[in-house]
Amino acid sequence: MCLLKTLFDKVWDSHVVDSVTDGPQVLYIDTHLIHEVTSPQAFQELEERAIPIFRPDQIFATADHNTPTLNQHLPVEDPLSRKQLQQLSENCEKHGISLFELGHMNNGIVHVMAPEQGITQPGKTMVCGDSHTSTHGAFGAIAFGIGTSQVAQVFASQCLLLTKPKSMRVTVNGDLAPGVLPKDVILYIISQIGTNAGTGYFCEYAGDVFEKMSMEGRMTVCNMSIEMGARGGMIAPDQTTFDYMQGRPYAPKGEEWEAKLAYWKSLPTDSGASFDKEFHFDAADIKPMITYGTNPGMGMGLGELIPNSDDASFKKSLDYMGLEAGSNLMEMPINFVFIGSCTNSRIEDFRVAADYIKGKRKADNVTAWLVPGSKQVESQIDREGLRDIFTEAGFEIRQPGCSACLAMNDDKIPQGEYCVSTSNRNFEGRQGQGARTILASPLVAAATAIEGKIVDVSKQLN
Ligand SMILES: CC(C)[C@H](C(=O)O)[C@@H](O)C(=O)O
Ligand code: SF4
Repeated sequence: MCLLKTLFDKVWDSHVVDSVTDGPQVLYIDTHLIHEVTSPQAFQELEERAIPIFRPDQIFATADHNTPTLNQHLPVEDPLSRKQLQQLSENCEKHGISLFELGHMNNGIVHVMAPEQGITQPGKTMVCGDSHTSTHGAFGAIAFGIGTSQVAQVFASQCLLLTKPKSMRVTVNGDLAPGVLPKDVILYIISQIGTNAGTGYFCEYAGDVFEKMSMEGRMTVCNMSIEMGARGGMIAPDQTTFDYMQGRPYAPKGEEWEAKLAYWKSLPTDSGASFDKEFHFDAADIKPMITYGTNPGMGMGLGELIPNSDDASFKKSLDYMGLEAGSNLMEMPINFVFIGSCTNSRIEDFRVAADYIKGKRKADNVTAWLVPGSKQVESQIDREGLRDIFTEAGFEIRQPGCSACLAMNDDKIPQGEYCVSTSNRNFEGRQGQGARTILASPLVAAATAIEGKIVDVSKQLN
């Protein structure tokens, strides 16, 4: 019998409450995050069946998808959004659940808020009715998105009935070139292995590139694990993780910190442990990336040519995008730039953008929205003096929320327009009906806004 365990095995196995031989297992969930979109029906189900919420103090709520990004101090104008936000507040109040509602100093996108509060911790099992829950795996937690009926199960029992996923590992070794950011790393990986490579798997990211990456960068990478089909992504906790966590409001303190720290240090994959599937990449092959199609796997390095394919869905995708095989997107005018979403709306993302933008002015044709992931990020932008850099350059800083990532509020990209966006999905209509999304890093997005077209930032930096 093999006693060597992966990070995933260690966390999973220590949370199994019961199991059926050769069947599913009952997994204990440490932390349940909720937002206004996928929680109302679950609350309703429990109410109808007169089941109490089992452990309300292990649930944290925030309002993010439907929140406006302008005038957050005023009542929400859109009646549907207003109702949904009110519903969340009422449900949390009634059941004694901690809520960071609109206007609260800790409000923000659920996947930005929980890590910055220290709620996200290594070794935890975490769920949320939201696919990008994979983000929290950056800390060495098992974190994954669940459907609304599972939200109700967790409310009622703090457990889920699950079949253990298979394990895969993506290793990237070497040094990244200047201008190649974590977003490029994950867009590159997905462009190489495809949007289904992770189906049925939990993915660990390993190698120099992730070891040297900041927590913000690791979150960007794990965030997009779901875009290659994986249930979630994970990175082994290390000193970078512990330094990020220490002193955060919900992080353990004093003796508890010491005890947890010792446990966290035991979590990394044992050397020699085996995975069901492995991929290896060389950091030197990764360029700043953009996507040209309507799934996140349709990506290429800046300056490369859109490939050709007879596949019908590939052609349909290029049609939607108004692009042709064999062309590159350099010099094509771009009128919208969005820097935000749970992929790239943390302070480091805005620092990268500000660094590039400083002393420059955006092109006249461009509308550039910068949407911080949380109130905390927003105030840090102010504290670090980045707001002035952005406003002097003609960028618009809005208030926190999901915003144009999926346009559930008023932040929509008009029909037919291209938007270079730091979000994670370029699906048809995602940023507004007929809108065309080009996924990129905050650096490529900032450079696009300045130039009014996509430019090869790596040439500028070398
Ligand atoms: C609205 C929500 C359920 C959805 C998700 O699950 O991911 C959203 O966050 C998204 O990014 O598409
Ligand atoms: S920012 Fe976008 S991807 Fe993230 S939770 Fe909100 S809608 Fe989903």
